[in-house]
Amino acid sequence: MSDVVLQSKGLSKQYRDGKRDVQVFDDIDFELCKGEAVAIVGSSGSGKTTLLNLLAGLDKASHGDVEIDGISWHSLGDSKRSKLRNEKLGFVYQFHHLLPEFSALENVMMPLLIAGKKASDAKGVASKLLQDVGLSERLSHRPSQLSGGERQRVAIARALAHNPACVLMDEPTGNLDETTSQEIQDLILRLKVEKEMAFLIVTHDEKMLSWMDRAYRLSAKTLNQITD
Ligand SMILES: Nc1ncnc2c1ncn2[C@@H]1O[C@H](COP(=O)(O)OP(=O)(O)OP(=O)(O)O)[C@@H](O)[C@H]1O
Repeated sequence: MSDVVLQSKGLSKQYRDGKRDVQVFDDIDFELCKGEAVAIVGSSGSGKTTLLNLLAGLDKASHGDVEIDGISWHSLGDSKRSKLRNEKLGFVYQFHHLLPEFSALENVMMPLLIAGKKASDAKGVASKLLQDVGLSERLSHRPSQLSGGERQRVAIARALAHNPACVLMDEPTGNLDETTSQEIQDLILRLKVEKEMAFLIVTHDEKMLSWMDRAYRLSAKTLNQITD
């Protein structure tokens, strides 16, 4: 099997704005392989969120296609898309969408229970991940009882719980202090090496950019590799 977990071919997106079409980006070819951590940077409005949504199959391209483990989003109906997304991808957004009525532990267990795991196993995996992100003392807290940074860490643990092949992250360390940010980066590095998880991370965090395998800048409607 190929090592490519995510691939875009000729990916283009335009939005209709009144009577005119606004091109966000055009003809993006991109590959992410097992065990790689790749960064995307770009100024506000350059299209980073739009690109992540297309790669995740949450929005439709105007042209081109995206494949996850060799399977094209185009080729699937809605339910198979959800299944592929739930199995293969993990997401960390700036707005973490935790379930307010559930504890940190339950939020992280949720994707595992949905995937059919036994509650005792799900609890073990979720507790371990919450410990990895420094929240072993906060398992029973609800999101409203956690700080912004703690909620972000719960969202990161939740995204990793089902052992996805590829994790898409939008500014994962954006509202974390330096120590916690370092813990998250250490966790990403460990998962990248030990489990060959692939990470595509929108970030402007210089420290994170320094150790990532490659970085791209989205600007002038194209994606260009940044060489140092
Ligand atoms: N649903 C939409 N309809 C029309 N235009 C849109 C829509 N969504 C995004 N856009 C436009 O597409 C461009 C890219 O937006 P996007 O949110 O992807 O940028 P971004 O790089 O993630 O920005 P930021 O860093 O500020 O979050 C922007 O000019 C935005 O106004």
